Amino acid sequence: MANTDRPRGERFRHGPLHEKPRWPEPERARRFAGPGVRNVGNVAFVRTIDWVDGAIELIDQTRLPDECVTLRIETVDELIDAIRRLAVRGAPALGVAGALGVALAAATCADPAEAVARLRAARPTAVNLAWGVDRAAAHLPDLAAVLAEALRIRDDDIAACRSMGEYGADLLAELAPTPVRVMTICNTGGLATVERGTALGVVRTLHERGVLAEAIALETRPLLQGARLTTWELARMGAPHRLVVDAAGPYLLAQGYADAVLIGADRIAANGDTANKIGSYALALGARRAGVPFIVVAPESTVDMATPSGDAIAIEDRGAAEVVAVRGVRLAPPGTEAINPAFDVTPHDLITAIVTDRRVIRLDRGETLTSVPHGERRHKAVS
Ligand SMILES: CSC[C@H]1O[C@H](OP(=O)(O)O)[C@H](O)[C@@H]1O
Repeated sequence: MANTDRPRGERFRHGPLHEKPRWPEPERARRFAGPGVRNVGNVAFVRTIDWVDGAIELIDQTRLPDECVTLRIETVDELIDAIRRLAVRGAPALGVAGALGVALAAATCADPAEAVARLRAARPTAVNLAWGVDRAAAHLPDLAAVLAEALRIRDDDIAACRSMGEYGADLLAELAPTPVRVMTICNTGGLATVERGTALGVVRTLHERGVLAEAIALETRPLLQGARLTTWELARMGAPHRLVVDAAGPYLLAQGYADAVLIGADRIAANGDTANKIGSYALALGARRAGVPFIVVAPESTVDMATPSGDAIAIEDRGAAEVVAVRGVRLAPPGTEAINPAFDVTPHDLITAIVTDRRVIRLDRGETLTSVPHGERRHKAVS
């Protein structure tokens, strides 16, 4: 029985957390306009993106939370389209997508370099996309070597998320009460990576340790990654959570609703200034005023030492359409103009700590991205 034939309630049975994460068996994809679409069966832990039978398969995040379907991506142009419309999104996931996209270019393009250049520019703010593309493209034109590098990046992301979860949960045990209430913005879970996530991966680890009191998720206008994706992931974890409108975030911090703020990152400049989803800066101001830790969680691949400070980070403006309408329903009068920065920059002096997969940088203690060496593990090794 196809997933869509199941009664709605059956579609997303929340399987036990301990169930081994696996990529659902690829059914023969039914052909729609564009890449094949198929429904993911009931699996407890879905993998966001992978290389399957010579192509990329990824969850189409524009369809969540109503349907969990995958796209089979067989060309670079299909991947660029998926990235631009946020069918695949989230900095680490974009890094893996970029690297796998180079394998597609090597396998299907007469001029791989031209296709790779367009792929690299599909979204400008997250450094991970260019980083993943460059890592894989260094092996062109050798398809096998490109693919091997891309799969290494995929596997490294899985390990990195586990490590960040441990480091972040350990840091919160030091900085915040137990059990802990955390606030987060956008989506930084398994959907933004290959599996577990960055900031929401810390929330998953807290929940698995039994020390999560509540996660408060900001809806994250205009594309509602928080309302659609983060709540979907938290519900599947069985984690206690509530959803709030973005503007409520700083006020709820002032009212004592959260003990810490955890966010992801799209690009971390050399001085620690951090680009992340629009609304992060307001949360940082609210956290500072409320005296709660503001923690960035991101893999080392998001650190961009070539960018000296936040002023130099290109902020993607996604145009008026996403602001004046929601899912095709117009909100504002026809012809209304809008400003739609998809990200903002939080200055390093508002950030308590940056947690990566290999270190914890305590900016609140004057540490910097250069003063804490890479590879220094202050915590137990994470398998
Ligand atoms: C761990 S993902 C990092 C980052 O990516 C998201 O942006 P988008 O949904 O536009 O790809 C958001 O800024 C997350 O915090």
